Amino acid sequence: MKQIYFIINPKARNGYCLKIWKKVETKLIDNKIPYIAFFTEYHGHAIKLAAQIASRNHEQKVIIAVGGDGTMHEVLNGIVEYNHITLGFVPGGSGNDFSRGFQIPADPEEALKVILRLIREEAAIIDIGKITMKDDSQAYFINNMGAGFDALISYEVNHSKVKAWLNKLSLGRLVYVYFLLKKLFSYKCSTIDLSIDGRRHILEQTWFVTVSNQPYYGGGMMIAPDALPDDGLLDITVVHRLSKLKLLLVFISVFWGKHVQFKEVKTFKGRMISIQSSSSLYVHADGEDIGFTPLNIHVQTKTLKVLTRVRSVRETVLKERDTNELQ
Ligand SMILES: Nc1ncnc2c1ncn2[C@@H]1O[C@H](COP(=O)(O)OP(=O)(O)OP(=O)(O)O)[C@@H](O)[C@H]1O
Repeated sequence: MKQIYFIINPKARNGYCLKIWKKVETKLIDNKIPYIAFFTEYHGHAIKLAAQIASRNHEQKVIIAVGGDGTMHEVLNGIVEYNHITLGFVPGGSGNDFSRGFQIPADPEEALKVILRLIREEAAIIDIGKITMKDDSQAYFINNMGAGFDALISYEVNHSKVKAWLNKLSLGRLVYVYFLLKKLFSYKCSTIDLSIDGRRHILEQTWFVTVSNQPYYGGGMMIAPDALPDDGLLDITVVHRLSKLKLLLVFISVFWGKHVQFKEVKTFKGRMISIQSSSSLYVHADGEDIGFTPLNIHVQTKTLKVLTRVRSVRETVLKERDTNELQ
C-alpha cells in the first residue's frame, strides 16, 4: 500500500478536529495501518508540510487533510506541482464542502473506512481552478472561489470571534447567517466585467460571482448544482440586480440549488474566466481570503488525483450529456 500521510489542523472546528483525529488514529492503530501524521501550527502551515512531503522523493503517496475546506485548500496548494500525490480528506472542519461534493462520509471513522478502500483502487483525476491575481501570485482551488459579497462574508467570518462561540455551541454554520444579515444593509453592489472564454458580460449591480468545480459551497449550499469536477469546465454563478429582501430568498433557496430559477441568477460554464469590477472586491478561494479583484482563472483539466466516491455517478452524468449532445 502507498505511504499514507495525514496533515491535521488541530484548530479546525474550534479545536474539535483534534477529537476527530483521535478517533481516526485509534482506528489506524487498531488495524495496524502504518501512517505518518503532521499537525499544523499556524495559518498556511499545511501548504509547507504538504510541499515537504511531496518533494521528499517521487514515490506514490497519499496525503489526507484532516480539518475543514481551508486545510484541504492549503494541502492542495502545497502539492499542486507534483503528480505523484493522491489527495484525501477526513472532514474535521465547520464547513466540509469537499466531503459533500466528493461523497466522503461526515463521520470520521466511516470516512477513514471509505478512504482506505479508495486507496486500493485507482484514484479519480479531477480538474482544479487556477487563479492568477493582479500581482501575478497564484492560488489553486478545489471546491470554488468567489468575489464580492460572499467573499466579504467569508472574510468577516474568518476574522471573527463570534465563530468560536457558535462553534462551541455546535452552531458554527450560523455564523455565516449572522454576517450575511449584518453586512446586507451596508453592502454596495458593483458592475462587473466578466469574460468567459473570450465572451464579455457586463453585469451591473452585482452582489457576487462564484466559480465552482463541484456543487457545494459555504457549508452545504448547492451554489452550482450542475458542476462536475472532471468535465474540464468551471461553473460560474452571478447574482445581480436583486433587492436585499430577494437576496435573502435566493440565499434560502441555495441550500436546495433552486436559486438558479431566479432571473437575477445567471449561470455559465467556461474554461478561461476573468473578473474585473468597478470597485475592488474581496476574493476567497475554498473559503480562504486570497486578496482582491481583478483576477484571471483557468481550469487545469484532469490535474489532481483524489480519493472520491463520485466517479461512477459522474461517468453516468457525462455519458448522458454526451448522448444528449449527439442527438
Ligand atoms: N495551528 C493553527 N492555528 C491557527 N490557525 C490554523 C492552524 N492550522 C491551520 N490554521 C488555519 O485555520 C483556518 C481554518 O481551517 P479549516 O477551514 O480547515 O477549518 P474550519 O474550522 O472548517 O474553518 P472554516 O469554517 O473557516 O473553513 C485555515 O485558514 C488554516 O490556515
